[in-house]
Amino acid sequence: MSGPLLGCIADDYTGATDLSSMLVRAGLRVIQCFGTPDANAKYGDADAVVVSLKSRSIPADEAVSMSFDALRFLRSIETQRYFFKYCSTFDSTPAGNIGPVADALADELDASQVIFCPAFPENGRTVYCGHLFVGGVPLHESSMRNHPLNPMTDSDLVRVLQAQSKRKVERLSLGNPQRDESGCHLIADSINEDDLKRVAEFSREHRLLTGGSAIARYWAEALLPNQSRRSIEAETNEDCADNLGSDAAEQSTAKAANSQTRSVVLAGSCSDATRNQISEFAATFPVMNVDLSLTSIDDSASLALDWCDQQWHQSDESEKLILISSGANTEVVEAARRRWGDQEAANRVEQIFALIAKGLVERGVGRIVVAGGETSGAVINSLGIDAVRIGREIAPGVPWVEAIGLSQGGHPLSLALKSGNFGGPRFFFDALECEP
Ligand SMILES: Nc1ncnc2c1ncn2[C@@H]1O[C@H](COP(=O)(O)OP(=O)(O)OP(=O)(O)O)[C@@H](O)[C@H]1O
Ligand SMILES: O=C(O)[C@@H](O)C(=O)CO
Repeated sequence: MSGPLLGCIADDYTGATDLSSMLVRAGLRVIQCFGTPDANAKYGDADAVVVSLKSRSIPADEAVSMSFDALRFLRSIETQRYFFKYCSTFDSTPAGNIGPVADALADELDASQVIFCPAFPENGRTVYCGHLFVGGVPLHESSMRNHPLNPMTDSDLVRVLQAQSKRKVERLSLGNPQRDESGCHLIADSINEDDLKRVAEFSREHRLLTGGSAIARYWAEALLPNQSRRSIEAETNEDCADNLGSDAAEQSTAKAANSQTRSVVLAGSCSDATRNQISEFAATFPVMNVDLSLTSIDDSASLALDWCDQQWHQSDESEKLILISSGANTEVVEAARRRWGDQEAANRVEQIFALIAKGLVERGVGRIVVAGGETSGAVINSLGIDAVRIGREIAPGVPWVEAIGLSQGGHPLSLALKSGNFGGPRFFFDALECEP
C-alpha cells in the first residue's frame, strides 16, 4: 500500500498553512503538522502531509538537518512525491536556506532536475525572465528590501539561487518549456494561472518540486486524476475574501464586533501590508504596541496582557476585538534593532508574542489571528500545537485552522496564520467576521 500522494516540507508556518489551503483547493485531504512528527504518528487517509518547519531564517546547516528529518519521516510513511515550500518572495540570504535545502533534498531523492516556481499571481507575485515581481514592482524595489530578517535586494532569482547552490542554475522560460537541463536547477517563469498549469504539467514526472503554494495546487491537480479528488463543495467564502465597499465595510465591522468568541490579533509582521491592515483596524478597535524598551520580556508580555484585561473589563463589551502589534512603525523597529541587534531584537519580539499567546489562551481567548511567519512559529510552538485541520479560507493563502487536541472550554481554538504581505487592507475584519 502506498502512502500520501504528497509529502511537503515548508520553511515557515504561515507558508505551510498557505500551502495547505491551496492543496485543499485542489481537492486533497490535508494534515498540517508543526515540526517533524514522531515516527508512530498516523495520518489516516490524508492525500498530503505538510510538515511545517521554522527553518527560513536559521543557519543553513541547521535548516538542512531539520529538512532532512522531515524528509526521513515523509519517506517512512511512503510518500509518493515531495514538495519543498518557500516564500513566494523567495525570502533567503546569500547563504541560504532555499539553495542548501533544495540541493540536499534533490541529492537524497536522486532528483536530477529541480524546478523552482515561487510565482503566486493571485497574490501579485510573478516571475518573468527569471526576475521576481511583487505587485508589478521588482522584488528589490518592493517593501521586501527592508525585511527585518531576509532583506531581498536582488530580483534576479537565477543570481540569488546560484549564490546559494552548488548546482548550476538556469531559467525555464515560457517560450522554451521543453528544456531538458539534467543536473540543473531551473527558475520557472510564470505570470498567470495558465503558466503555472504548464509548469505543473512539465513537472508531472518529477519526484521533487519546489516553490510557492500556487504551483503546488496545480501540481497536485496534474498528478491526481479528477475522479479520485475529493469534491469540494462551494465552501468558498467569497464574502470573507472580497474587498468590501464602504457600506459592506460598515456591516463587516458590526458583524466582527458581534462575534461570540473573544478574538485577538497578534501582529509581529513589519510588512507594508500588515501595517496598512493595522491602521485600518485601529480606526475602529483598540490597538496596543508592545513596549520594547523594557529589559525583561516577561514584563513586556505582562504589560500587554494587563492591557487586554483592561480592554475586556473596561466596558460590557466582553467580546471586544483587540490587536497587539510590535512593528507598526519603522522608528520602533529601528530603535529595537539598534539596542539589541537585528537577530536578538527579532528573537525578543517573538518570545514576547509567545508569552502573550499563552496568557491569552489561559484567559479563554478562542480565536487568535497572527500576522507574520516567524511570529506564527513562535506562537504555535509556545501553545504546544502539533497539528491543525484546515478551515475556511479568509483571503488567498490564509485559512482559519483549528488546533487538533486543544480546546477552549469545549470550543476549538482557532487560529489564522497570516503571511506578512497577504490579505487586503481590511483583512483583520475579514478574519473576524468569517466563521472558522
Ligand atoms: N519592533 C521590532 N523590532 C525588531 N524586530 C521586530 C519588531 N517587530 C517585529 N520584529 C521581528 O520581525 C520579524 C517579522 O517576521 P515575520 O515572519 O513574523 O513577519 P513577515 O516577515 O512580515 O511575515 P512572512 O514571513 O509571513 O512574510 C519577526 O522575527 C519579529 O519578531
Ligand atoms: O509564499 C508566501 O508568500 C507565503 O506562503 C509565505 O511563505 C510568507 O511567509
